[in-house]
Amino acid sequence: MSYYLGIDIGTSGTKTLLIDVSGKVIAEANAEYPLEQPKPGWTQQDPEHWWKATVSTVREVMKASKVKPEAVKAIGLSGQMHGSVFLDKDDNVIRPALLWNDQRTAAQCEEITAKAGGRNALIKLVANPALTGFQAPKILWLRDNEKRNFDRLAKVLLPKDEIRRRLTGDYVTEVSDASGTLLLDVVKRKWSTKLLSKIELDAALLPRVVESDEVTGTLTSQAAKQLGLTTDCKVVGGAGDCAAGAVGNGVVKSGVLSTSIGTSGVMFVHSDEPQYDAAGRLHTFCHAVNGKWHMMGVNLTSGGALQWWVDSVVQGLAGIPEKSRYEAATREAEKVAAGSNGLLFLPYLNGERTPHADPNARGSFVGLNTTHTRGHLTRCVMEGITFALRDSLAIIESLDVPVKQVRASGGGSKNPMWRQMQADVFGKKITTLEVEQGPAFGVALLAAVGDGAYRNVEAACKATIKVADETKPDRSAVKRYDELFPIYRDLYASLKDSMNKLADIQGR
Ligand SMILES: Nc1ncnc2c1ncn2[C@@H]1O[C@H](COP(=O)(O)OP(=O)(O)O)[C@@H](O)[C@H]1O
Ligand SMILES: O=C(CO)[C@@H](O)[C@H](O)COP(=O)(O)O
Repeated sequence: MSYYLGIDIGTSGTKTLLIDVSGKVIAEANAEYPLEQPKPGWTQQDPEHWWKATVSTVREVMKASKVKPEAVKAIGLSGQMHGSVFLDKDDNVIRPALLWNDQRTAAQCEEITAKAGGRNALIKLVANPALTGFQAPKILWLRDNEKRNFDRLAKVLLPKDEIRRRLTGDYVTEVSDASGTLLLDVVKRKWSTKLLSKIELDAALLPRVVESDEVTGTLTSQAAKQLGLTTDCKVVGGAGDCAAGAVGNGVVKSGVLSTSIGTSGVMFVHSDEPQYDAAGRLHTFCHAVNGKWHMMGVNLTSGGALQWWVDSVVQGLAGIPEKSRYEAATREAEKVAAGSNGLLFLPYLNGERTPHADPNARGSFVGLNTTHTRGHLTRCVMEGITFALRDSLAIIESLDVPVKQVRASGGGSKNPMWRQMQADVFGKKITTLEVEQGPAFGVALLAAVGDGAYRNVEAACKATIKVADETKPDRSAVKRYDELFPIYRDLYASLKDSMNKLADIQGR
């Protein structure tokens, strides 16, 4: 029997799982690592943590599964998107990687937009507007702020592609993750030489681009030894965590939409052709399915806002293991009726992407009164996060994209109360899958396709993914949320100026 590994280099940790060729999960392991926040809005990580987590989790699943190393035929890589690993000519990491939710690049986004000939011209070249989290402005930030580091720069890799380099020795990325650099001609699925020349970046800094199910190399003898695998083990392109999660959720055809509540929040729809939101609020990226695309809305602080609330604010829960902490907090929230008695929360703790594209947006509770308890506040944090996802859903639906099925995923959707809340806030039935493993499962399937076990990604999904559960919306809760959503939506415009002034003070 053949086996496949899926490795997801997430923001809070790495998740690795081993599947057999039928898609059955044989073993899984997680390893967490820290996030550096040297200033508000700045996020960085040491790529060495990702490598150590990759080695330890692969060794753990191999030990637990007792599968023979030679039976592991291929590895798929997934990871947090947009991050920048800066390497010198000897492959030394020059400085900590800047992450997807880092907001320090507003000036460089303006420069890219101007040099491209304006926002519309930029969208024509790379299908997307310049956003602070994307990779291209990060490279220019290095040029503008750390000249000595920039002068040493020989290659820039995305997080999962840095792990590929350590596995196979190759500089390679694939179309779904490359879309989030702002340097890919998303329609043609290759680097945009036009934009590179306009912003005076050398194409030699970038890795080769392939499709997600293509084999990019095999393990070096050093990596095989470290992981306990063989040098015959292939590594396929894999995907950015959003497209990988979509494959893992079977979102590989029109009509199926997935929501994910992880650290970030994502609403993701497949499209057979490149489709755009003219206002640039949704991202248009290549899918991990050959010759297909997707649109998505991304919230920068989604489950991350509940994590902040539970870990940094709520008293009395510290010291309880993570899972029980969330359960204890959400049990209190469950006792509160839908709508948190007129209390609203804006989850823009680290700025926001969809729909506001504002690095200086900030979070807030609005509508507090003396009857509100900790349970009300916890519930309204979860509701605010879910309203932020509804913002993306509303844009997707306004573009006449068919939404026949909504699949919920990510750490937040494992909680039944949050699944019910999503059904009620979206006013739609929510389905969950038998195996809810998200990105790591998705790229393990891509590895199986790359190894020839399935004809293509669609066939792999059809053979392995089964719907487990449905959550139907509750009519009275839907009514309550429909009443609150327009009020939530208006708040950003009312508070924008004050938020921006406060962000300025916080940044000093
Ligand atoms: N039992 C739970 N109840 C509610 N939310 C949870 C629970 N477990 C995890 N979460 C949420 O899921 C988030 C982590 O999601 P996950 O998909 O594991 O993260 P990542 O984005 O780092 O890969 C947490 O920040 C938290 O908001
Ligand atoms: O920026 C995006 C997608 O555009 C994020 O989805 C990151 O890719 C990180 O995600 P998580 O660590 O929350 O899974």
